[in-house]
Amino acid sequence: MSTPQVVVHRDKELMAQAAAARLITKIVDAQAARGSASVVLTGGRNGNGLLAALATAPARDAVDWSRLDLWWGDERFLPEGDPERNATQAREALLDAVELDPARVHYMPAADGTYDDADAAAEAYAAELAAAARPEDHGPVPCFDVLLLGVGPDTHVASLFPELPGVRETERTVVGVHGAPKPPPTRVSLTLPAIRAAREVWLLAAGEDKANAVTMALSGAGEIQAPAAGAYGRRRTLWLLDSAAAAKLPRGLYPPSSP
Ligand SMILES: O=C(O)[C@H](O)[C@@H](O)[C@H](O)[C@H](O)COP(=O)(O)O
Repeated sequence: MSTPQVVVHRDKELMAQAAAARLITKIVDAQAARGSASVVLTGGRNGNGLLAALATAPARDAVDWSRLDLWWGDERFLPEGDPERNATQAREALLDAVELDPARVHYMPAADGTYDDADAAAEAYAAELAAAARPEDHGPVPCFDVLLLGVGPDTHVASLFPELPGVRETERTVVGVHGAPKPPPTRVSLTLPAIRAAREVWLLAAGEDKANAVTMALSGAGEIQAPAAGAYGRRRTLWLLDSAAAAKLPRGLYPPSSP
């Protein structure tokens, strides 16, 4: 478990641009060291804001997009192409504009009849992750280079909501989620154990409606009540915030050089 590190940016646009620049460097470094890189995407405005910033980043083409594995931390269980699907939004923000290898883009299943329900879809995605895990990953999912997460105002991450069964899962790597308080109610999500397999976990939060959630998650709350508190990477856990989301952080957690 890595101790969370907090970086605060002036506003959400700058936060997205800085996160995009950081992600480009991370991917380029991983590709140089290991030949390929793996990133887990998130839904939500901040995750999509990062992808949109990446699409226009000057160093965008430093990445070899064909050697990038993409996974999703969660998905809304809706038909393929639905505008509310995280995959659809990610494609619009970035993915359709870069030369990805389709075999390396691991979409979570859509509600298109292939699987009976979100639980069956979750099981299929868990099997896909397990098939991609190598012996050196020491577990049932690959050791992702970077796993991105948005943070909800209630401290949810991916589709793991406070007190719901998903956040309590300790065995399975992917679960079907029913009755999510954020619409749509039916979703598929990585679990905390799968999230914690990542080398680096980056949590993104912007806006004053996130200030209480950020403070709670970083002040010792339990992960059942505050799922974001249980999201950390093997090597690094990075909270990328704008100043509004960081406004209520105790001074001890607020980086000295931030605005
Ligand atoms: O599918 C989703 O809805 C997300 O993956 C969810 O976990 C999201 O990341 C947070 O709700 C933050 O969303 P915002 O960045 O829009 O606040």
